[in-house]
Amino acid sequence: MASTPGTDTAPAIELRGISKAFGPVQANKGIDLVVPRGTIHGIIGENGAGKSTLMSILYGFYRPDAGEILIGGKPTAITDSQTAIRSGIGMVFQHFKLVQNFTVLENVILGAEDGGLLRPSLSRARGELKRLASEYELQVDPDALVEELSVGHQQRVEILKALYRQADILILDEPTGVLTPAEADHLFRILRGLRDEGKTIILITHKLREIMEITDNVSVMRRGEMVASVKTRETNPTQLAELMVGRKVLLRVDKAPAQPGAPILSVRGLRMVDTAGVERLRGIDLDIHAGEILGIAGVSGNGQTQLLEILGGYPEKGARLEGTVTLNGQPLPLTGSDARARRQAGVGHVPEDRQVEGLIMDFAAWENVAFGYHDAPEFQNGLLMDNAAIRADAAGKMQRFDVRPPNPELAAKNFSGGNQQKIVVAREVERNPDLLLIGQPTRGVDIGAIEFIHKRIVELRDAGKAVLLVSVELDEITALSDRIAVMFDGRIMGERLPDQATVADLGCLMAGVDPATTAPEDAITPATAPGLDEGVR
Ligand SMILES: Nc1ncnc2c1ncn2[C@@H]1O[C@H](COP(=O)(O)OP(=O)(O)OP(=O)(O)O)[C@@H](O)[C@H]1O
Repeated sequence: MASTPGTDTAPAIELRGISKAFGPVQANKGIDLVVPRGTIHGIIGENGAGKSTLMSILYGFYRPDAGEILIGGKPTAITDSQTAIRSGIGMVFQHFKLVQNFTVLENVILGAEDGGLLRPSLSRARGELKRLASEYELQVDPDALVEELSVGHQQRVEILKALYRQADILILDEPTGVLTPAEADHLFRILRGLRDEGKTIILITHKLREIMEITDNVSVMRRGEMVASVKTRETNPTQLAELMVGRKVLLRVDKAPAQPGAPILSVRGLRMVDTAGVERLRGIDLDIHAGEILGIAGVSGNGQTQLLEILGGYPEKGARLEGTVTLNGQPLPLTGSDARARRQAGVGHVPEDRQVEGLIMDFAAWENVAFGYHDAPEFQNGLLMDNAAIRADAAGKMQRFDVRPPNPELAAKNFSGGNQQKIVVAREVERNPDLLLIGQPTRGVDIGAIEFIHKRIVELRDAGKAVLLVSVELDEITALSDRIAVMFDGRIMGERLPDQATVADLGCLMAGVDPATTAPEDAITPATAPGLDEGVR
């Protein structure tokens, strides 16, 4: 074992009075936390509550301003991540830290020798990796390049990397945000297995369902403080939501039946072949009417990203496109990068990956709130940009969306993940676009903010706008959509009304099987459907 516990009964982790400030922001205020050995411990809290900061302190990324860390009962100064690794701590980040053009094996052994372990021979390392992969059901090809793996398999590599370094304590920061339901189930099986053999798991998540399903204990953070630590079986989602947000939260979407009007978006025969020659879209037909939300469910990597990018006006450069798209009866050009023209035509777009396409991370929040809308008349002052107007506009949007801290001068990278998401959603929704394209709208967003974002999407619909929602969260799709289309392998596999759609039915469509046209003996259940677990980007 990498760690040297003080005693077997000592908690795996004990934090005493941990504080950390970033300038004026007090991210952690005198945090106490006890995590018993061999348990799964959930940490929840609103966006910006200080969860990632606390875990980054535990992993040696930040030094606390005050406080003490005990690992296995032993006071431990975690000065850097190598010390954390030597103390038996492993971390799986929200945004993986893998080298994309290295193989799985190379990634797993990369840096392990710096952790005080002997540099292993490649064949020994390969043997060890295979043993870990089969022991923990984390099968992945050691020689595959990481960039060729699905997100779920990349996460397996991260976990294997921690286990290879003999981690006793595993911290996972929102591990299911990028996973399909089947992948999330598989991950939970693995985490339970690890716990049952004595490892300690800390799970940061915004999903109360996951907290209730898998954790033994849960701690709640609010505005830098630890406000409660309870046994999971003695609490419930409503109580946790209130502890987190400090008020009652509606855990379901409140909306009246849709009153669809004329079509706003019509897509016919849309095909796309990417520059590698892969056919990503194989003839998409869809209509979205005024006053309607069309939800697209599907495993990531089945063409949803390409569909959003084409409709948003920035298809992959060099891709071959066919078909027609009309917005309010006017044909839209398919080729060429014209995201700005698309916005002027009334299309708002929240891309799936906020950090890559939604924001310029080094730019201030106010610049990001105007991103793509710089030529709006209210931002002009003669020939110059009216920066004061842009700043004031950003401050209003940030306040209405409760972005924390509501400081337009802060660079996008210095906001927590959920607050970054709120910045992108505020920018697009507040323009009242005729068509809102919105990909993974609440990824990494806390429940208070989910309630708010969902409400704004429904308000947009009720104002007679059309919404195309892409999400891997089936709960989100069924709660928000007026119609659900399921994408598989570049096609629309089927369409359902939300009150008629069951998870099993949608799961089959997501795996490329239409239960309506499949004989019962051939039917595939979501649990066994290969496409659900094997999605390759
Ligand atoms: N490097 C940094 N520089 C300045 N401020 C920071 C930095 N890192 C975090 N903060 C601030 O500290 C506070 C806590 O952020 P943290 O990322 O820990 O929150 P979180 O609970 O993990 O949120 P989320 O659920 O959105 O990921 C936030 O107000 C954030 O803006």
